[in-house]
Amino acid sequence: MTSILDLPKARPVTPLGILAEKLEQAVKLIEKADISPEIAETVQQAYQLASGLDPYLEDCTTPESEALANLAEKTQKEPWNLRFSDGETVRQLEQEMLSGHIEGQTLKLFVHMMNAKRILEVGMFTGYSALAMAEALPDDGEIIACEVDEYVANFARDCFNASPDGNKIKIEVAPALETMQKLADAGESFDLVFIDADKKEYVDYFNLLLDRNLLAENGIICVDNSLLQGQPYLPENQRTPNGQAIAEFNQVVANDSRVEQVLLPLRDGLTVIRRK
Ligand SMILES: C[S@@+](CC[C@H](N)C(=O)[O-])C[C@H]1O[C@@H](n2cnc3c(N)ncnc32)[C@H](O)[C@@H]1O
Repeated sequence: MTSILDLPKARPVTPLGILAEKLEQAVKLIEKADISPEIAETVQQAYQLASGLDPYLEDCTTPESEALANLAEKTQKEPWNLRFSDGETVRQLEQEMLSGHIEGQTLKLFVHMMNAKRILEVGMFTGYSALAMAEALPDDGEIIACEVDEYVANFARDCFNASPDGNKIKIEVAPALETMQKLADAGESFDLVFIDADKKEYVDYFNLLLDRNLLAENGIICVDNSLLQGQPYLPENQRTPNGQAIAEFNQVVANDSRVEQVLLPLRDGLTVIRRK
């Protein structure tokens, strides 16, 4: 069995994770510098406060299923750089894309709370969030999962086959906007939509869901990475193109009178939106 120490370590990709890493660096710098013990103690406390939160959330949250734990471990072990350089994936994928235990459990509880039956996932990767939501669906529930990359779609399919809930997930391998147009043309609608694909297309996904009624009347849209490592609220010159896209998306949602929303500081930001 693989020890956790053997697995490639994920780099921090959330505002809290980055903050904890920066405070850890500050603690180390202070150890080497001639700084007052009071400052050193304050920074040490700040570091403990930031670095202790994620592990505590893990401890206090219902553990993930064996199927989800295996999927996460398999994703962590996969040599994603090699897959891209060999031309097996169409873009550079990385283990940090996986949402994980706390977000998966949150989505799972949303599915239970809403009694959702039909879910649309926009951006599946190796399938963690899709499988987490599938575990909460009734036997006749269905998830349509949009994914553009054939390699990762096959990877996810293998993981779904190892779960009793995997048969509730139908994968559509194509650019998400194409799949969404087709679903809208067919008159489909969804109780819950999870947006987690190309950050630069978030505004298009959002408008398509509302304009074409892909979102069911009392449906909910959950949007991942709406804090994008803190970039939307950091100075503009520190933003990547994805950070800029998310800042603009958040503004579009805030200005849209058709919806109400809350941005939860969960992991890398999760915005929950309902049509008024
Ligand atoms: C952040 S990952 C999704 C993570 C997944 N929801 C989870 O929780 O583990 C984003 C995925 O969206 C896919 N993607 C990016 N652009 C896309 C597009 N235009 N259409 C469909 N999938 C896309 C990528 O290939 C990648 O696998």
